[in-house]
Amino acid sequence: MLTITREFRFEAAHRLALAHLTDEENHTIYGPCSRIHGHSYRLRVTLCGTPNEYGWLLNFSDLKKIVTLHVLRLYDHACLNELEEYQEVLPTAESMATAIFHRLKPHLRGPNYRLLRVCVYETQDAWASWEDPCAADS
Ligand SMILES: Nc1nc2c(c(=O)[nH]1)N=C([C@H](O)[C@H](O)COP(=O)(O)OP(=O)(O)OP(=O)(O)O)CN2
Ligand SMILES: [Zn+2]
Repeated sequence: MLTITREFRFEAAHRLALAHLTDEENHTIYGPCSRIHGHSYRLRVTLCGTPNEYGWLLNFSDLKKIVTLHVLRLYDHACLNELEEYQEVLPTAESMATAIFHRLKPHLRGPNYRLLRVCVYETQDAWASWEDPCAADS
């Protein structure tokens, strides 16, 4: 399968704490992450498909424009807990990969390519990804 990937960076704050628990209970579960703190996130967006008449799945530059418009504009220097998608779920790497995938999916679909995977790196060595196993077949 042919894929292309572009990496992006953004700075954001978050707090991992469940609203119905006390600060102490949240600290027991989430440790220092129960207090507001920031990360320098890295985001990797991967498309799969077949090259078009120009020889590419999608111009990397157009991929950047789409991710900037639909994700970075909202996420960079934001408090993630305030975003619409994190009102019912906490902004863990897992839920961020899921939410960002679903944000991007309708905008990254062309005659020759689909969105395959979104990876969110919370730290250099810890990440979560959401992948559509059907992307290659659709
Ligand atoms: N499965 C997940 N585990 C953790 C998540 C997550 O999103 N998914 N998030 C966090 C916190 O956001 C935390 O801020 C992560 O950073 P940190 O704990 O500083 O990471 P370290 O690698 O420095 O932590 P170690 O103590 O060295 O493991 C926590 N877990
Ligand atoms: Zn964190």
